[in-house]
Amino acid sequence: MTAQIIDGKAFAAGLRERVGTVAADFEAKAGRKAGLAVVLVGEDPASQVYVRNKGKQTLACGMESFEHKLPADTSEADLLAVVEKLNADPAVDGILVQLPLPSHMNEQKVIAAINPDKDVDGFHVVNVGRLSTGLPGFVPCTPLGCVMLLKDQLGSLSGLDAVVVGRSNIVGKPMAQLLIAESCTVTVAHSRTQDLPEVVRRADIVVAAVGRPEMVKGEWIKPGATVIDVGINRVPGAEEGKTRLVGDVDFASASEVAGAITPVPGGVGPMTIAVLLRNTIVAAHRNAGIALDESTI
Ligand SMILES: Nc1nc2c(c(=O)[nH]1)N[C@@H](CN(C=O)c1ccc(C(=O)N[C@@H](CCC(=O)O)C(=O)O)cc1)CN2
Repeated sequence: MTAQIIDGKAFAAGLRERVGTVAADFEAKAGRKAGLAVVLVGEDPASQVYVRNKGKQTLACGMESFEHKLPADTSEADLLAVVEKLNADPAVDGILVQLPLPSHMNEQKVIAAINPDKDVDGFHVVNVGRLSTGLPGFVPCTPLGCVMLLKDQLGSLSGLDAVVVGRSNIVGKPMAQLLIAESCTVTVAHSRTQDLPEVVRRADIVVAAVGRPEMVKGEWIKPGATVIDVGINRVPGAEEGKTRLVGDVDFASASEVAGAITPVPGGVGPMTIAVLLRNTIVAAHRNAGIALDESTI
């Protein structure tokens, strides 16, 4: 079997187009543009790229982008003061603090300072609680993007066996919550799971978010299963001094067995920013008290 390739890049482009249409409608109704503030502390090269892309794509969707770039030695108190200012700013609908933060900062404390109703990353404990109890809130962008791709591929996910490999707060845990909400039977596997290949082999849906290059092998995959690869790992390339991106799934072997699979790059990655823009326009409507059928974007 050769798997169908799930084109996250194309799906993300369609989602951004829908966000752009809704953003124009919001501007006409509210008399202002929706606004997203992104805070970057330090000079991590990958984070700089992600933040630049967030700014560009926010503007391209017809929303305001507010970038706050702070030096790596910024104190936690100064970062918290920036977050407080953004919480109070009526032009800012969504706030995102780019992770990882420098090691002298407490990420949980910084996330806890963001107004949950502007927390378009969905990382605040209030939004974590809302997700796990089925209340409306904000859902982390990468897992929500994975569910969008899965539903587009499979239609209803109800009754399917899903295995999430990885239990991070940003991907693994919210992914499991979203799959439970879709009525999947969910197993969360991790570094201590016994006989991981056998656990993965039971799954109709495999979500790999473990941060280990090409760990999930083709022999682990049930024939016809749908494989979502969240990993983004830079490894040495064929040419000396060059690197290439690989996922947490061994694409060559898994694509021989799976029914459908996301590539890296071009699979889940582009969905992260597209869903961030979707969450921002949703936040803008909620904060301005303007009705929106959120299921349409
Ligand atoms: N506050 C947050 N910090 C971080 C998040 C997040 O959702 N919120 N996620 C990641 C980084 N990230 C966005 O911030 C992100 C990661 C990957 C991509 C992406 O488009 N990847 C491409 C490949 C890009 C490349 O060439 O390096 C792909 O997979 O095709 C976008 C955004 C950590 N921090």
